[in-house]
Amino acid sequence: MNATLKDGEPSGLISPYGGGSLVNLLVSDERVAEMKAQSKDLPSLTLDDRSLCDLELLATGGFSPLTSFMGRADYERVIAEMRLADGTLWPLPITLPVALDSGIREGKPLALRDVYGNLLAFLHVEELFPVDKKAEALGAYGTQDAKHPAVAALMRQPDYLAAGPLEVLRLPPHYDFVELRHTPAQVRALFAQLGWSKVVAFQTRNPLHRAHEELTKRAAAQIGGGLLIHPVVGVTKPGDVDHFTRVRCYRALVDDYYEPGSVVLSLLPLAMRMAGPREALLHAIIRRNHGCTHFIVGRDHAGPGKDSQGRPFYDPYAAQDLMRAHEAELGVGMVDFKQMVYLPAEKRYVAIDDVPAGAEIADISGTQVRNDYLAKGIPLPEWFSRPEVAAILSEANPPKHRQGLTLWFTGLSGSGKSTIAQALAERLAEFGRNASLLDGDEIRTHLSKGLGFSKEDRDTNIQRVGYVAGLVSQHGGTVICSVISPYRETREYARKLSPGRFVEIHCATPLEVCEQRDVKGLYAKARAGQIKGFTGIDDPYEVPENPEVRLDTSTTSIADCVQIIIDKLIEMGFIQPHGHA
Ligand SMILES: Nc1ncnc2c1ncn2[C@@H]1O[C@H](COP(=O)(O)OS(=O)(=O)O)[C@@H](OP(=O)(O)O)[C@H]1O
Ligand SMILES: Nc1ncnc2c1ncn2[C@@H]1O[C@H](COP(=O)(O)OP(=O)(O)O)[C@@H](O)[C@H]1O
Repeated sequence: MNATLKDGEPSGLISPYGGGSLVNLLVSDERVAEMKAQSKDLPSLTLDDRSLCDLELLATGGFSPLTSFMGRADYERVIAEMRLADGTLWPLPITLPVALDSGIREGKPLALRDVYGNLLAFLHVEELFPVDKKAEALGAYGTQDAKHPAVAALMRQPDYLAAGPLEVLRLPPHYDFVELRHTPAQVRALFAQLGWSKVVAFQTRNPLHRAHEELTKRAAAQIGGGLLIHPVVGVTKPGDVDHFTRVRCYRALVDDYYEPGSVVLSLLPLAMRMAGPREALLHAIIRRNHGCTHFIVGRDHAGPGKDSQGRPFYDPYAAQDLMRAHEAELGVGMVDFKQMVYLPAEKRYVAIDDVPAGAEIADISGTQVRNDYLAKGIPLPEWFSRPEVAAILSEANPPKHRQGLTLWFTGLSGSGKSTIAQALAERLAEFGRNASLLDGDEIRTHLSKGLGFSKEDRDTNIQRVGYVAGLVSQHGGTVICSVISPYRETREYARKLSPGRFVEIHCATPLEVCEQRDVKGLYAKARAGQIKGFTGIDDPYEVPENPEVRLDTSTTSIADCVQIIIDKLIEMGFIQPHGHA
């Protein structure tokens, strides 16, 4: 069923891993038509980001010789011994997690789709077996600590794995950087055009700085061949720089700082597991399938960071040790590098082991790049980053006063939320922050039309407002929400939708004052029993425990309330004081 590339590899290039030809699971046009017709009666599975990436690499032969998600025999042996059932060295499970309640049955094709409903593939389910979460965590990742991203994902995933022959109708569609996306066969064709037979690949999930440039150029010189810069654009470590920004950096660097014809830049749709040493072997296999003879392994390759005790999961050079032990069997030569550091006195980079005795060294960690430079709007120094790369990174990481912001007013009816919100919007505009207002009363006439005041309806209302605020603030907008939002848990939900840019303002005006004001006459009706479930009268209001700002409008004027908020926003960095714009 699985078509493979029978017409031979472009001459001179290394053969794919595993002894066969490059796997290609894409079916013919006639078969596509048949499958589309048949799919209507089949159970469907919507693939998550990881499975989508895995499907793409299976389909194009990036994971050759694998021709599908692993069955039980491969899965168990890979975890325990790093080998497929037939003995081929293979470091990590490539599996398809499924929930049993989704209509999936052995002996029946399962339609695999993306979140948009696009039909991508059929898995002819032959095996349905339970995932062994403990064995996989300990065997494949060496830990059960949920701080490891692969362990966290494993704990969340459904309890069964599906396997069987795979037929792919189409690759998951991509519309970004299409000119830089290539299948393994296309990368091989590029190498053949360039006349390369020796190629060293560089794997990365980070922006490239001068140290990486040095290291990649030296690696290519060392092997006397070409260079493939092969960044991962699938799933990387949570918190990484988004791939759009990274690819803009790679492009600028490759265009301006590498000799023409010395490098190929191609994007890899891999879902990283952050599995350190074992992952390094997987990376090498994938690069061999793309036609590379060598692979660069530096310090802390595919490192997942620190565990819950604050200790690194893997030794920083464990990946190099494991690669060295298996280089021959993988058929991929390792080009190992120690950490590169800068010698300011000599204006050059060296491996940390080669630093002359007593020499001063300079280095900036990824965390320092984020916290000490980008977050503060300080440009990265030229010895560390090429100016084009530094400019792209600083543009993508604007200082806090130019980032999005959600201002969330909560409090009883009549506590002053809307009044202060409007006054605040005017003051914010003075600082160059133009805000949109989402007011409870108004929202309930459109976005939340038809909702009442039961707990369920109030939660739905707040979830919607929080969702919209999250969308607006995500890309630089400022939004002021004024809603009673009486439930703590739901306010916390809204906070999570505007991560790091949510400011909660509690209008803590006493109930007696709100009731006395009774702007809309609703308190009188509530006391008279004409309105049931009125907040503060016969419905709960859970007082915020730690709001960023708490105001009492019975003792503080509107202008002073606004000034208190402005001062807080200046303190938090969300606005710049006058004179520093
Ligand atoms: N039962 C009951 N409880 C509270 N409030 C009521 C109720 N019935 C109607 N109203 C009016 O609706 C406004 C509150 O809507 P919100 O969307 O802010 O409420 S919630 O956050 O969903 O709880 C609120 O407006 P504000 O006075 O601006 O807060 C009231 O005018
Ligand atoms: N700081 C304040 N000082 C005096 N009155 C205020 C203050 N803030 C609000 N008010 C008054 O309280 C009433 C209710 O305010 P409003 O903004 O409608 O509350 P909410 O939106 O919380 O229901 C309005 O008449 C408003 O003028």
